[in-house]
Amino acid sequence: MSFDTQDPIPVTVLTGFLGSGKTTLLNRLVRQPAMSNALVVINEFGDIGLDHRLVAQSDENSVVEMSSGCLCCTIRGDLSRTVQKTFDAIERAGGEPFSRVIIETTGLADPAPILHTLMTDYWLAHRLVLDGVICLVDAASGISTLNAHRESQRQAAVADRLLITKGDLVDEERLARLGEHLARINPAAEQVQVRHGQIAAEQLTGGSLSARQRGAEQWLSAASYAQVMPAGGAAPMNAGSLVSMMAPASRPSLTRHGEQIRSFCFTVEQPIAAERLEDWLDLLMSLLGEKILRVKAIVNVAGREQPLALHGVQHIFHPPEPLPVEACQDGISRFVFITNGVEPEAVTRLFDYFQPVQAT
Ligand SMILES: Nc1nc2c(ncn2[C@@H]2O[C@H](COP(=O)(O)OP(=O)(O)OP(=O)(O)O)[C@@H](O)[C@H]2O)c(=O)[nH]1
Repeated sequence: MSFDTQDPIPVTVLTGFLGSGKTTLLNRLVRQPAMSNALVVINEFGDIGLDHRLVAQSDENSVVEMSSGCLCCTIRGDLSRTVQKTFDAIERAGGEPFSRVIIETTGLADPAPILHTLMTDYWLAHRLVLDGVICLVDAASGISTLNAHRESQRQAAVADRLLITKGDLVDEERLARLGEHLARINPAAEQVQVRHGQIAAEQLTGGSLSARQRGAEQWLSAASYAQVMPAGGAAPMNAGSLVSMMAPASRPSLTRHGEQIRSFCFTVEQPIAAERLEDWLDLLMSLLGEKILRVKAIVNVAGREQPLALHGVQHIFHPPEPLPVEACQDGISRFVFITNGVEPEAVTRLFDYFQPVQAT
């Protein structure tokens, strides 16, 4: 394919720590006319990606998911292949060419290597031009997240625009403190408040970043040597006793992001009783608290026609959102956990602890 003669297509990198509101924002964004020809690439952390199911899509080809690893570490080359493949597919099908690309990173991604890939991969560098890095920061947990997680600082540091989400959950004073904190990390970035993902597409695009690209690249080269900082881990558990307590259907698959961050998911085939779900999540959060970074799930709750989407960020759970029936057509509940120093068995063992009593 000859691409030298084509105008480069703007690409926006959408980043922000776990649960900061990226999917919520994307969902609103893709419905706007300005985004009708946008390709959205969603990189999810975990073997069962859920975000792409939660993002509305007008066309099968306009939202692609990359969940085999994290873009910033294991699957950088895949970004180029995925975007190329999708561009080619739309061309072959005679569809309207993409006019914009949006890449949603995982919540734990260091955006620097992703920017580096966009700038150095032959195909990507010719076909795409970086339009901007947008970083979402959760007003409720922003300062503590920035202090605790190096990735979060990196995300804010390279952003061209900082979108402060969930301002409705905090008072003015807290918002102002977050604003000052962010300004110390990235004084150049414009700060914009966004409630429930409501923002005009035009506010996220069209930023002329030529002056800032240089700064980001310099920052990138330093960051590419940095490692995810190990945090204090949970005590290792006795694998033998744990395995025996886990039903095969809920055996987790495990991926790692650094030494202590673990992402895993498990599926539950039977509908889950609401009380069981509540008891399990309550106990989990009270026992493991801050070490549970993120819980996302699409749950088939017994007796409910509509599946529920659950979002937990650290120890805070947002109210469950009813989803259309199609979101869980096979009736299987899917949970994704991202934890810091918590073994997956600790989570699944608790789930099994609340097993319904079997008739003997
Ligand atoms: N109160 C409030 N809740 C919000 C706002 N924006 C997003 N949320 C909620 O925050 C939760 C997490 O939002 P997501 O959009 O899933 O966050 P994310 O950044 O995609 O999360 P990851 O995929 O884990 O990185 C959901 O329950 C949203 O409904 C907001 O402005 N105010």
